[in-house]
Amino acid sequence: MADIKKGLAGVVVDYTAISKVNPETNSLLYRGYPVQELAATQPFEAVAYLMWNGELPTEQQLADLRATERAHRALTPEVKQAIDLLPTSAHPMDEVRTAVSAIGATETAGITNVLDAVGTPEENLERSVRLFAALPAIVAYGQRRRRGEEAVEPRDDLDYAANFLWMTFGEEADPVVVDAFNRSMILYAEHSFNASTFTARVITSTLSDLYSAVVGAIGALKGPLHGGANEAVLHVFDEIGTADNVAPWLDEALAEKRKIMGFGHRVYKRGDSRVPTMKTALDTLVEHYDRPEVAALYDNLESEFVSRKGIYPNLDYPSGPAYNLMGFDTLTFTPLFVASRITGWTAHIIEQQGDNALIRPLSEYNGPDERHIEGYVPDAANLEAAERAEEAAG
Ligand SMILES: CC(=O)SCCNC(=O)CCNC(=O)[C@H](O)C(C)(C)COP(=O)(O)OP(=O)(O)OC[C@H]1O[C@@H](n2cnc3c(N)ncnc32)[C@H](O)[C@@H]1OP(=O)(O)O
Ligand SMILES: O=C([O-])CC(=O)C(=O)O
Repeated sequence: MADIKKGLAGVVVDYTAISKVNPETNSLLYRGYPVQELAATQPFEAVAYLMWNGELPTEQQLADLRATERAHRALTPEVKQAIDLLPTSAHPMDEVRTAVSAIGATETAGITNVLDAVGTPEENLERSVRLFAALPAIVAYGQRRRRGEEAVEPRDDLDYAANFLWMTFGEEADPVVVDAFNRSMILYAEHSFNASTFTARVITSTLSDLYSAVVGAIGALKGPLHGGANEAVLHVFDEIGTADNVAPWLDEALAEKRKIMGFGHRVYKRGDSRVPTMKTALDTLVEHYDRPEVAALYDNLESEFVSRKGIYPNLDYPSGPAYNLMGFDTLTFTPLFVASRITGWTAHIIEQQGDNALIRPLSEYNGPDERHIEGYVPDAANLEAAERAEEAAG
């Protein structure tokens, strides 16, 4: 009997130089730098540069990346049209997935030989930067059109995080909010071989193109066991209502064997390395918006759940309420994760392309024993092949 590794738990499938998740020390390094240090000191654009190039940018390199990002910020008419074809009741992750697919079809138009689809490393780096630049307008427009509002043009005088908030809300955000948002983007950027990144690598391993890999990754991220959990956390908060309702709510939820969204992790079993940084950002927002009841509910649910189950919060737990306080609709939370994770995904796609092996594991068959269609007579070619196989097997 084969040794089945259900869910590939504990299986090491390849090397990566992009990030290191260490559950023993609860640490996360991007290209060697602790994520907490990056979140406290860097703009998201610099972390994106680090992800793709392996080093933090010099001033000039950062200025160049920012110039390219600004040049590709605006929603193009083609992408807007692709989004507008969808019902406003479509889930925004489906909207983002469709928009990226439309960008891919447009940018690779004219490549008719499938062997050329993969592109060169230089082309793929440029495609990555353009997707990174385009996603905020897509996410912001999604929220606005659901609210019946027009798209807001990007502002050239604002950095990535401030401009993202500007395009979403049509007003300049307070620096405290911009800082919390920038930190959240950095924390969400990369996490080794998580389900969506692995999906992107599987697609890339067939020599498909970068856009197809990103579209697949978006599909994987949508699920509530992965990125969709930040949206689900807000539903939990809405259900519970107030801090004093936590214990009775939890009694019922656990009796029904419900999974509590925003808790637990496949790799971290003693807490997620990113949570303290995001919790501090949430506390700053709670103070800024004067919403102590949010912190009370957060703290109560965390302590009740940890004491009963010994399962700790993951990054989606603090980021859900933080995005809610910033004014994002609950449905927009996972698309925000996409806008950040595009950096990690694309770095992994380029890494996979650089040292590729088709990803194709094995399975142990447990279906019915061999059986036959009555009256079927194999043709000569199949009879010959069966004889050859028997001979080879000895
Ligand atoms: C950014 C991210 O993507 S982080 C992940 C976001 N996802 C979530 O927050 C969803 C909720 N959490 C979960 O479903 C899980 O913790 C996962 C899927 C993230 C990781 O789980 P796995 O490593 O596959 O462990 P698994 O789901 O088998 O859980 C092990 C045990 O802990 C329990 N458990 C794990 N997480 C939770 C939870 N959030 N609520 C209740 N019970 C839980 C399971 O029911 C299981 O119990 P059992 O052994 O009695 O059957
Ligand atoms: O690593 C994982 O399995 C999920 C996760 O936290 C992430 O992708 O950020």
